[in-house]
Amino acid sequence: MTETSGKRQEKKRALISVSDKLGIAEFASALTELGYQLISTGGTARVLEEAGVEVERVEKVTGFPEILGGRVKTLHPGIHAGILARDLPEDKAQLEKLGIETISLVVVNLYPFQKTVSRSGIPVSEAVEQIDIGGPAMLRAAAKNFSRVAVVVNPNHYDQIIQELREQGEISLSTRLNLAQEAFRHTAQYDAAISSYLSGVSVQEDAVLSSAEVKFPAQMLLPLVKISDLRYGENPHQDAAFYREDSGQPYGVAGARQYHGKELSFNNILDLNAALSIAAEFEVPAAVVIKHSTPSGVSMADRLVDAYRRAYEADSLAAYGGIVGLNRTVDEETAIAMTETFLEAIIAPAYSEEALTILRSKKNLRILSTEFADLRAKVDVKRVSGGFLLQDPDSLGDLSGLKQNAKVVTKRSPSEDEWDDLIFSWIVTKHVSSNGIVIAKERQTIGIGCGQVSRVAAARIALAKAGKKAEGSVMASGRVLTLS
Ligand SMILES: NC(=O)c1ncn([C@@H]2O[C@H](COP(=O)(O)O)[C@@H](O)[C@H]2O)c1NC=O
Repeated sequence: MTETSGKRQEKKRALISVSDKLGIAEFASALTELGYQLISTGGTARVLEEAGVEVERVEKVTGFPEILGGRVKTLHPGIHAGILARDLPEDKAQLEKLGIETISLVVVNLYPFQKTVSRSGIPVSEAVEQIDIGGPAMLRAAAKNFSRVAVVVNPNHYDQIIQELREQGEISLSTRLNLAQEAFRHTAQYDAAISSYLSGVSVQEDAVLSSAEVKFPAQMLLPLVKISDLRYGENPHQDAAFYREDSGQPYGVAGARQYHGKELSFNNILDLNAALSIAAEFEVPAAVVIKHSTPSGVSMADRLVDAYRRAYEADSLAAYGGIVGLNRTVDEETAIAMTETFLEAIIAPAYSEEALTILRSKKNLRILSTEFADLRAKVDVKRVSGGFLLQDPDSLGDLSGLKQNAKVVTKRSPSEDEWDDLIFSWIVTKHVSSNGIVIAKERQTIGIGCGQVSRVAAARIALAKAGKKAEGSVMASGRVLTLS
């Protein structure tokens, strides 16, 4: 206890034990300026000491060294009673008798288990060592005692905590509650990831553990993190929210960065996902325009601007107000072309500075970028009543051998250009709801028919859209390719 202006005040003590050390020295230094005494585990204490921040080692509090290669560091009543003690006279009396001091701020982030197991081929023993035990115990203790203790699991909150302490002299109850909710979410997801990983581990040959990838484990948890609430769902009367997978690096549409434009709607996200999935299929510059989760046009070209123009022109009536996916960094020329009409959103791997400036001239246009790699590798999950269906992604495999292995049933064999168009249209068909028909010519779709209960009806729609251009084109449907 210390005396401040005649009033007895409890010493402010913070326990800091973090794996992700980014920003911790600055945060800890600001805490000491605000009067906190710091306690830290080995690695964290070293970083703080190197930065000139005064810190007490956890061993001094527990009277025990950190042992078993770090498996036991903070698992001690000297720490846990200090966190869990309530503001009750009997708790205070017990602590005083035992010489334990209270801790009012716990800053912990955990061993990077998810990141470790996302690397392929890591031994189970290595993964197991990345299961944090002491960290979650402290997070849960501090979160349980949020009426007195603040718990910080997310480094993004460091600035906010310092600001609140500077302005209000304390961390408010409502902030402590929010932080506790976040901490329990975090430990729940952390455990879900461990459980999911261990479901894929088996005992082989006299207890040798193997982490051979099990595609469909006996039990599966899907840890998700909320990105944001959405204004509404598919229809205005449906409430909705957007979540991302809590494993490794965010990717795909859920990992996209928005540079500009209006808030994303539920339907925008579905359309962006469709745009991204198609654009990511092609090795050469390609563009796609999506309306209602269906491509109105797709094109490949040597230059991105040509791919975009041809994807748009494939069905310019439908493309108005569309969502565009591109598989190359957007350059100035392509950006100019895209400002010539009304588009809802664009997704691409990146944008040049000039392109961004040009696109930003469209006030409401949503501009997004994301990582395109590895989109095809994930298991496909579909909800049904009372359960889920999981399957391999619909991969067409290595198309390079297609020409050699395909059985040509027409009298005439396709020319090189026709083969190119056949493969192109086949890839697009994969993304068109069945019965889907894609007619293509010179690396551009010219007629897409989809969502029909009969293939004939879909073909009629596609042919009507293609009109006179149909001559000399190719057609794909499901796993069938034809020449016309
Ligand atoms: N075993 C323990 O008592 C224990 N206490 C804290 N940790 C973790 O150790 C990490 C920090 O360790 P260091 O400060 O030594 O780098 C944190 O991620 C924290 O969650 C522990 N490690 C694993 O369980």
